[in-house]
This record gives sequence, C-alpha cells and structure tokens, in this order.
Amino acid sequence: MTFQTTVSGMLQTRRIVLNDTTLRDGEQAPGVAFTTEEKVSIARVLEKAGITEIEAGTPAMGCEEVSAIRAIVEAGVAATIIGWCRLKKSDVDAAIDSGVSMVNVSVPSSDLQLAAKLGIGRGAALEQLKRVGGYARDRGLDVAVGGEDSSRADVDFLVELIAAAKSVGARRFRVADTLSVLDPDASFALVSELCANTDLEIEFHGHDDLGLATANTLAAIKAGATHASVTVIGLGERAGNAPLEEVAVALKQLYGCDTGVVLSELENVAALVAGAAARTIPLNKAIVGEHVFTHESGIHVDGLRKDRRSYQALDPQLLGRSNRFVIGKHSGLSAITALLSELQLSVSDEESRAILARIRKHAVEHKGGVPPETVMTIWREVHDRSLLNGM
Ligand SMILES: CC(=O)SCCNC(=O)CCNC(=O)[C@H](O)C(C)(C)COP(=O)(O)OP(=O)(O)OC[C@H]1O[C@@H](n2cnc3c(N)ncnc32)[C@H](O)[C@@H]1OP(=O)(O)O
Ligand SMILES: O=C(O)CCC(=O)C(=O)O
Repeated sequence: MTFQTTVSGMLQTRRIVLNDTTLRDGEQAPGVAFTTEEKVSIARVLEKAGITEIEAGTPAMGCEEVSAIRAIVEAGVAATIIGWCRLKKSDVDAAIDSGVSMVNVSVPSSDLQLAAKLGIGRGAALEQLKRVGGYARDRGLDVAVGGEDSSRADVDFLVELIAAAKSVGARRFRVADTLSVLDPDASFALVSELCANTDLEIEFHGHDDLGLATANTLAAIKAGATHASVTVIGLGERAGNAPLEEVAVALKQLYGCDTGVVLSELENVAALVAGAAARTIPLNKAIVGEHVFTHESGIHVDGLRKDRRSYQALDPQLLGRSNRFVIGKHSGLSAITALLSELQLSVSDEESRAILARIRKHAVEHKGGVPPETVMTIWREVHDRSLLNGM
C-alpha cells in the first residue's frame, strides 16, 4: 500500500471554476501597477489559457481604473469580467460605469474588522449588505459577496451573511482567508460547515503568508467550494494568493479534476504577468520555474535515463515542457559519459573520472552549470594528457 494521491473520486466529476484575480488582488502587490494595455493583454492570455472568470480591478479607484476595466470588457474577452466593490452603492455605480457584468461586494465579516474599519456591528453589516447587494442585483449585475476576513469571523455570522446574500439574489459567497490564519484542516472544516448551510456557490480565497495558499485552496475545494480565487505566479497582497498554475495543475495531477485551464499555456501566462509586474519568476517556482524539469544530480539523471518514472511524477509534456539535463558539481559518470557520447567524443573509464573531477572543480569555482563547450574543453585537456602519458 502507498499513500500516493490516487486520481479518483468526486473531484473528477465536479467542475471547479478558477476566478483569476491577478488584475485585482495581484495588482495590489506592493509596487505592481499595470497599464491599460497590460491589463488587456493579461486578460487575453488568461482567456487563451481557458480562464472563464476574471476579477479585473477595483472600479472605485477612479476613472483610470474604470476605463482600464472597460477596455477589457470592450476587447470582447470571453470570460466573465468582475469588478471588486466595497459595501457602497457608489462602488457599484463605478462598476456599472466600467461595463462589468458581475460584482464582488466585499463585507468585512470578522467582528474585529467590522468595528475597526467600519465602526459598525453585525446587524448593520447585514443591513448594508442587503441594501448594496440588492442595489447591484436591481441594476442587472450578477453578485458575489466577499466575506473579507472570513477565517477570523464567527461561523454563525458567516451563515447569516450567506443567508442575507442569498435573500437579495447573490449567487456566490467568497470565503476569504485574508490574513492566512487557516491550515488545510481548518479550511476544510470551515468550508464544509458553510456548504452544509447553503446552496450558494462557495469560492475560497487563500493567501500565502505561511506558504499554505495552494494546500488550503485544495482542501476548501475538497470540502465543497465550487470556485477558487487564484493569481498568476501567486501575485497579490503581501506573500500573495494561491497561484493559478499550482492550483490548476494540482487539481489535474492529484485528482484528475479538469478546470478547463489549458495547462500548456501557463508558462506563457506567467512570463507575461511577471514582465508586466516587473517581477522575476524564481527558477524553482512550482510549475512555471525555469528549472523545475531540469536535472543535475547523478543519481537522478541516471535513474531518469533508465526509466523516467524513477524520478518523474509530473509529466513536463502536460505543460508543454520537457526535461533538461545539465552538467554540474553533482553530476555522475553516466551523465558525463552520455554527454560525451552525444558529442561523439570517445572516453576511457579513467578519463571519465578525471573529467568529472575537473567538472566539479569548475562548477565550484564558476557557480552554475557547466556548459557542453566547457565539458569539451575539459575532455580535450584530459584526453591530450592521457595521450601524452601513453606515449
Ligand atoms: C483584503 C483586500 O484585499 S481588500 C481590497 C483592498 N483593495 C484596495 O485597497 C484597492 C485600492 N484602494 C484604493 O484605491 C482606495 O483605498 C479606495 C479608492 C478603495 C478608497 O480610497 P479612499 O476613499 O481614499 O479611502 P482610504 O483608502 O483612505 O480608506 C479606505 C476606506 O474604505 C472603507 N472600507 C474598507 N473596506 C470597506 C468595505 N468592505 N465596505 C465599505 N467600506 C470599506 C474604510 O472604512 C475607509 O473608509 P473611510 O475613509 O470612510 O474611513
Ligand atoms: O472580500 C473579498 O472579496 C476578499 C478580499 C480579499 O482580497 C481578501 O480578503 O484577501
């Protein structure tokens, strides 16, 4: 028996929708500011990648943001374009000006935030939600209600908020772990409890302060969440949000759950967003990092050459990528021999060992991998020396 996650069960038959909020929460990352053209380009690559819901910005920020969101709507991007609103009719009016068809009306839901930010209690929050949510519905908008700070809120109050949201025709409640206070067990328990009390769509919105955003999102989906907030490369407030690429690939790889995301597009999407955000993608970033299918260690390279399955669970082809082998300090003889054979250079066992020793020295002195040209130079030096010695 193994504990490997098996691709089976209910998730295979459930349709999970990823609501990409790169253009709203992603852009809230410190220093990130997209131009209108960048927003439209990002929306277009998200569409190409199969994303069907895009939270495109905060219309209340003013006419520049309204016109950037409107540009996305007018570009005819085939996804539902959502505007993020506070609990204010004026925010909904700005969203209407931007042309979106759906709004996310955000209600601080913990007692702490209600008192500290808005100076109101639960009753007033429920009343305002009905007033603003109803206003948005009356104007023909689809409405999701965002429970900001849900993870620090009283669950009974969340149930009341969800009931109030439903009473005015909202279709969805977003459970936000605004400050990353949940672990996967708690995410599962919270979302299970809310799903047991409503038939509204439930969206989970995780943050990554503890590096748990993806794990929490998967747990919430297992518990019954129908939607998940994601951002490209996890861009977002502080440590960011659950990365689109991680959630989409983990759902497919672990549970066979198809989100409709075109996995082979994820690398392009990540590159475009990273460029527009002036961020670099770490080489080891899950799914889209340049090095996540690159191998140096001798034991791994040897194993992969004998049978890919020995060191490969995630097939790079699923992502339109391929394995790459590099030579470096941790290379073994089989990797060196294979490379020299590809370069049509003959080598004795003794020479291979001498070449490997020099490669290790070179890697330490120069850092990074050792390129094939350098391996050839080393081979020539070692080969010439053994010819001389043999003479
Ligand atoms: C967890 C999250 O990600 S929440 C989303 C955060 N996103 C943003 O902040 C987007 C960028 N923000 C902005 O451009 C500006 O903050 C604006 C346009 C939204 C508001 O600007 P300002 O009017 O200058 O307000 P300011 O930013 O100083 O303060 C926020 C105001 O929103 C209020 N507010 C915060 N959340 C809510 C809410 N859900 N519903 C109603 N009001 C809210 C605060 O109480 C405060 O109001 P006050 O000025 O009457 O005290
Ligand atoms: O209320 C919401 O829509 C969620 C807002 C948000 O980004 C968060 O709480 O982290």
